[in-house]
Amino acid sequence: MASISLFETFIAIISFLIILYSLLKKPHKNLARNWPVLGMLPDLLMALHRVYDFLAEILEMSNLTFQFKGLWFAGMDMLITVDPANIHYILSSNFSNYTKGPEFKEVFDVFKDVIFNTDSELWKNLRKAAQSRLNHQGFQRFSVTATRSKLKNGLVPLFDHFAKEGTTVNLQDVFRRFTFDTTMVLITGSDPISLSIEMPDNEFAKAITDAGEAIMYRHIKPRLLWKLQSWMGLGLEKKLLEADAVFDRVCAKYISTKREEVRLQGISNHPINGEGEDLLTSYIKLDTTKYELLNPSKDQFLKEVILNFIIAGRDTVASALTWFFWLLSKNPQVVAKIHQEINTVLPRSKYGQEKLSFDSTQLNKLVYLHGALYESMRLYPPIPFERKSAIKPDVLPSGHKVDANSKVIIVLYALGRMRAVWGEDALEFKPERWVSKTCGGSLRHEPSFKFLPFNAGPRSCLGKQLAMILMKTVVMEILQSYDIKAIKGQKVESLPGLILRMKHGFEVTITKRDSA
Ligand code: HEM
Repeated sequence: MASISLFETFIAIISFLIILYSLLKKPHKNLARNWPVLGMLPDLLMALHRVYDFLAEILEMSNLTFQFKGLWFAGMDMLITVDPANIHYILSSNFSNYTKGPEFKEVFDVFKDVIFNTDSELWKNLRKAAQSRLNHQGFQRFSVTATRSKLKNGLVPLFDHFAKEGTTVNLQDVFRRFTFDTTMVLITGSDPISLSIEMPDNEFAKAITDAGEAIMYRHIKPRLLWKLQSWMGLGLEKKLLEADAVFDRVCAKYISTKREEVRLQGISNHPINGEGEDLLTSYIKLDTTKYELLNPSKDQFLKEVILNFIIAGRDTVASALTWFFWLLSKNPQVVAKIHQEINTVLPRSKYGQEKLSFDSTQLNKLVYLHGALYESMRLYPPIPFERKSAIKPDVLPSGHKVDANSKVIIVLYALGRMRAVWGEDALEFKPERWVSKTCGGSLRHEPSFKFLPFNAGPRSCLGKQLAMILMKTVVMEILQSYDIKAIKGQKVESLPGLILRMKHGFEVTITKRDSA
């Protein structure tokens, strides 16, 4: 008994000394403190409400790479980097060593085998199939038609209504509904009409948001804890289980309707909607000799197709548009320059009053607008971080060691804010940064390992062109017809999540422009 208490006293003294040492050893300014047992978790949790800015500060002070220590024995350690040389190495030159990994798949298990979750041959099959569909000219025309139609029949009447009533509107909510509807049209051929004056609830849209929130917290919770919560059906894990049930039910309905439609039409090459096939139709008709690992006869595969494209297309574009309009509201000189460019490059006298009819070649002439959208995504990338897992031990170009099966996190949000990467004015919103002075005002190229919002290397975004065209079309329509004013005094801050969203939304008033 006496020996046990002696041992306990010894442990208590050692623990006390370690804690005292940690408290007295001042951390280097903002760097996270490494506590015994708890690692840097307390500092991370304290800063959770501003986690991406916190990481940016740490990375700026750590020469762009930082070793995060989590709870002991909980597998939470990770190397965090924004060093472009490391990023190039991880995403491209040593691509085969850095996979999504089994742990990533486990964290995102609700989405099963979507392209974002998979590696090796299955990923190659999924990417090849997605690439051929998204690059198809018929599909691209279909995307432009769907966007214009939603603008004309959804967004414009809604903005006219708010302008007439003089009421405030949450622009983030509007854009999420807009992109949800257009993406669902592209996937299924039918419009859920979530964008309307009534702003109706949509259980599928809500389930996707709930699932994203729960998955975000799985990244920072010890694995054992979220597993236990999932098993007991508690907290966010309960929401995730409910979201999964909604995915099953809603997708099953879309799939059976579409299979019936395709059956009635006969397996022909005639597009169902005249303009181009929706994705579900084209995946049902997939030539399986080209994609041996994909099985369109299985409903589970088609469910993954629906989830894959709704995750890819909805929140990314909505997030980019929301932060862009917020930055515009703070930079009226940029709005004036965009107007000037539109009036010079695409004057109404030349192209008539039909504002929605510009094609991608004409839109490509809007270099300043393109630069402004890039600049906004540099500071507010819709996907704020990426996670990779090393297969074999490795050493990064920065000299940092990476153990086998360890996690590497690339913080896109922080990368765009590093003075060492973007210069002393890194935090300023300057679309001019993207306009080349030497090449007659054309768009300036920046390597994708420095400008990463659309990822880089073999896993780069397949929807980049589509997204840029969509965003330019929406921005042009709004800026030409309306003045958007941010409500003064509102708190704009980001919400920790897989997608960079505004915590309280973005409240604005809308007025119709005289010339519209
Ligand atoms: C502003 C809009 C968008 C942004 C910022 C964006 C960004 C990204 C990023 C960062 C990735 C890599 C994700 C990862 O591996 O963890 C990615 C992948 C992907 N994106 Fe996008 N995306 C956008 C819009 C779209 C759209 C509209 C589509 C298609 C409808 C799309 C389709 C894809 C696909 C299929 C991949 C998977 C590529 C692969 O793993 O091989 N994206 N995107």
